[in-house]
Amino acid sequence: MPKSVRILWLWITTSFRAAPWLMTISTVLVAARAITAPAQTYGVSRLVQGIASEQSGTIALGVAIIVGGLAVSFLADGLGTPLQDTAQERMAGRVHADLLDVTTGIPGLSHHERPDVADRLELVRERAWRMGVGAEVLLWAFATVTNTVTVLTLLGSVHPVLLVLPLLGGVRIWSAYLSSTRQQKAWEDSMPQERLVERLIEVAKDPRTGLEVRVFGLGKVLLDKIFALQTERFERRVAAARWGGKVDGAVRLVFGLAYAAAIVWVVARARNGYASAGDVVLVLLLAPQVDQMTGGIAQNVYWVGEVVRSFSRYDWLREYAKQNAWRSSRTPAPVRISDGIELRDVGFSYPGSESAVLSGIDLKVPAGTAVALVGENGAGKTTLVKLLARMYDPTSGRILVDGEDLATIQPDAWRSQLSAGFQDFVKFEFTAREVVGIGDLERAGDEDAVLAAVARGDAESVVAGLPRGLDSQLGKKFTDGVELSGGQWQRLALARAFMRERPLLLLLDEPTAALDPEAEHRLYEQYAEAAKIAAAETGGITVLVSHRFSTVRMADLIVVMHRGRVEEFGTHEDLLTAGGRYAELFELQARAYR
Ligand SMILES: Nc1ncnc2c1ncn2[C@@H]1O[C@H](COP(=O)(O)OP(=O)(O)OP(=O)(O)O)[C@@H](O)[C@H]1O
Repeated sequence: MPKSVRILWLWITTSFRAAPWLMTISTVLVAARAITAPAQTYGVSRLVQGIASEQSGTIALGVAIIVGGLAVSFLADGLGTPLQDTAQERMAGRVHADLLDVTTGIPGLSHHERPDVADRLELVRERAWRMGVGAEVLLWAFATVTNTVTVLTLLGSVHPVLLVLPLLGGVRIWSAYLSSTRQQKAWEDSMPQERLVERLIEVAKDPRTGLEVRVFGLGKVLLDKIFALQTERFERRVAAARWGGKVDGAVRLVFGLAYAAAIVWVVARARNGYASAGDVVLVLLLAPQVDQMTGGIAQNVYWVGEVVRSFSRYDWLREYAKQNAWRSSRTPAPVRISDGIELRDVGFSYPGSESAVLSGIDLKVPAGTAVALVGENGAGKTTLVKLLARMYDPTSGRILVDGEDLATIQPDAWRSQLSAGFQDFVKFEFTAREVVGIGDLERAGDEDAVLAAVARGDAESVVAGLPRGLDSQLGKKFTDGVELSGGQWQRLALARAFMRERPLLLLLDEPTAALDPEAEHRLYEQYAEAAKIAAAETGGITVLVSHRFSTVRMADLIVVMHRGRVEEFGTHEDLLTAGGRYAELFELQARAYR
């Protein structure tokens, strides 16, 4: 299907899917309403013609058309507006639901990382409401087409030369279109600045950044930068609007002069007996209608353009989602791991970046083991964790789960077998019960399961301190919401990670960084016992990232990463004996604690 047809089809089907009956009735009503005005004009011309030529039949026809038109317009106006408003609301809801459906359906994270994709995504979201007005604009467009055809037929019936007038109106519409696309381009060109301004405003006003903003005196710097960016953005847009104003003014002037000439011409023809009195009345009365019609189209062409552009972006997003849906990954996820997870010559660069973050990683993690990843900041530990959760596919090499390439395993099914806790966990501002429970949606309502996870995450004291226990609303945004400390939030996030009792892969990426070393040590000791029992049943693997060697040493295997490569691999004892980087770092940290 050609792209333009696909977009038009998407627009029409989305509108009718949003409100099938309302849209059907509204379409009939707007069509009837669109014919009314020109039809009544025709009725008046028949009436005048009938009076002039003393034909009672023509007079009766004229009166009947005028009265019929009045009845239709009363009905259509009375019913149309509330119906269209409701259709409009439904459409706005539909569009937002569809957008969410498409974006959350993309299994990977690449679309967040590539600036070009992120810009377009932002534009789709920001302009989504313009798709939302699509139902109204669609009805309006349909009404305009019906109206135009009726007016053209009437003008053509007087003399085909008069069809030049709507043609000139077409030039006016064209100039409006040019001006709107120019304004649109100015808008899109300034999108990166707009995103930057939004981020800077967020940084300036967010209470979480407020502390550092004040300590480093960043307020003025931020404001200056925001102001400079906004001025630049504003100037671009004003220049585009000015250009449109000039072109539109000139075209309107030409159109007005042409219409005046047409009226003079028809009157002259009537005086010479080539046109009837009814014809003169028709042209005279149609003049404001043609002007209104083309003016209306010129004004609304912007909206048609906006809706088409928004649907075209939405179409792009749907195509992007389709191409990135990993549809070829159809293998069901395993229910247990019997051999292990193996990385073969894995290399990775973030989307849109050339530099390799991971390279040549060869690693075998046997089923049922707990493996710790250590290494300096930026060594690639989190990246490796993200690849295991299949947020991205490796750029080169393969990750095998019991010999099955992870890239062929159905992504949602794989993730349903994972659990994870991160250092930069999300502070979901829900009730405490939900904050923990969503770690395993199927059991989120199971009180015992939530309490057990709370105990595993060592978060009992956090829940005990809440005014309404598990049912307490968390987060400052709510009037009765309780704000927690970083460590308390982290314990709940950890409890969430422990909701799934037997994950095949538990990813713990510094989820205890906000806890003190002893609390972290105690927690892992407690966890290790339970994990061993679960691992024996399912072969589940725990991957743990930590900078604390007291925790790391509890792991069955330790992977030392350095600049995106695996430098050492073995048990704590092996690595100490080897006397390499691990032994050195361990000694350094141990000395600091002595
Ligand atoms: N989204 C991203 N886009 C581009 N580069 C990234 C992205 N995330 C991380 N990187 C880069 O990848 C490298 C490895 O980062 P990663 O977060 O995996 O390191 P890490 O070992 O977990 O570090 P830390 O101990 O500080 O958490 C870093 O050089 C970082 O700059």
